[in-house]
Amino acid sequence: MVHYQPLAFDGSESNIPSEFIWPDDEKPCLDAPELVLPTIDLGALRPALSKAAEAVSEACKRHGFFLVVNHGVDSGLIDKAHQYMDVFFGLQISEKQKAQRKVGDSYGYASSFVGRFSSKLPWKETLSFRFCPHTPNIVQNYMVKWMGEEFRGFGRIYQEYCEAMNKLSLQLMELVGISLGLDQSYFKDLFEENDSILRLNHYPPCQQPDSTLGTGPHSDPTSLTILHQDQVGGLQVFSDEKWHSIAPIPGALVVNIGDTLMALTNGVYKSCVHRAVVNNRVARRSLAFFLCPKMDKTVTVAQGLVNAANPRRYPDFTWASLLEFTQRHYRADMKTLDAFSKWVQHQESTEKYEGDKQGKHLFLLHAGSKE
Ligand SMILES: C=C1C[C@]23C[C@H]1CC[C@H]2[C@]1(C)CCC[C@@](C)(C(=O)O)[C@H]1[C@@H]3C(=O)O
Ligand SMILES: O=C(O)CCC(=O)C(=O)O
Ligand SMILES: [Fe+2]
Repeated sequence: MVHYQPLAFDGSESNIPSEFIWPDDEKPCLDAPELVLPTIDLGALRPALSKAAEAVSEACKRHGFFLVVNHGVDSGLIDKAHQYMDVFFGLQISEKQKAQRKVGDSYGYASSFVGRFSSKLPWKETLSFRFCPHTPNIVQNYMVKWMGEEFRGFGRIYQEYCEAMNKLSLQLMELVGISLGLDQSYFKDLFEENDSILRLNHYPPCQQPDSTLGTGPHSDPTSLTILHQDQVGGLQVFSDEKWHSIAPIPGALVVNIGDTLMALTNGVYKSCVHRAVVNNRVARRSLAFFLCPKMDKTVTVAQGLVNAANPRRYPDFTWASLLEFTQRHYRADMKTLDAFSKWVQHQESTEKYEGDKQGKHLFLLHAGSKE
């Protein structure tokens, strides 16, 4: 197993390592104006379904972010999920590296991706789990496998958290379907089986918060993200040509559209650029649940959203191929889907060229055999 030089995250360093200094044009503005997001109250949903769908539609056509309250996720479970993050990230580095994320893999422990990237390193540690709703105890078993039996209870909490996020994701997908004038079950059925990711983000305090980023500017390559942030603040969204902060609201979850869902909606719903800034006072924690289709399911645009006014914008692809692209070939940023589309077309033309060459070669061989 590759052991990366752990990052000294004691937050006391006055001069942070140069690899964490981001270029001037990407440095954070720590006093970004607040973006007030529309709030969907799932508790009042039944009577106000069309109203909620309208609010989702308006937000998703603009910046792809909205809040959800009365979501039905137990507040005690959310609190425990935050508390247990401190347990894990407070461990010795040698303990955390028992779950070290391997190159090309999307799950496990990573400390600011030292070894994966050589510059613009994010000021964070992460622990990511794979979640498949029809694979019992997948999260719990992962923690026991890599961290030992004493982590069974720890894994149970994130197993339950993922199950709650999965249920909420499918409810939101019904709302997305309705808001687009599609059948309520259109997206829900597509994501019934999914292969999702839960990511725990731990952002230690940093003595130069205006020189680095907790998470760099990007749109999520995934389909739908449900984020719970603690009360520290640091999430920023790029909308109307400038950065806005998303103030933490107790009990509210932040939901955003990802690149895969943007492709499924033919670009009608926007997967928007966002980032996380850090501070020099306290650590910040967030839990991001990324809903993703089954790996081998073909992601193809909803036909009802393609017409002369809005011709098809993205190629068919599988989530497996987009995930591999972001893990092995391209660091997800604000242009991932366009870069991926070009990469898919290049792959297809290369395969076609190779196929033609092979075909010509076989033809000549075959023709030659007649002599
Ligand atoms: C599929 C994914 C790749 C990342 C985690 C999920 C969704 C968001 C992606 C990410 C957070 C975008 C910014 C860059 C990244 C490398 C990071 O800072 O963590 C991305 C994640 C990843 O590739 O691990
Ligand atoms: O921590 C946050 O507020 C945002 C993290 C994020 O965007 C991500 O993990 O994709
Ligand atoms: Fe994100």
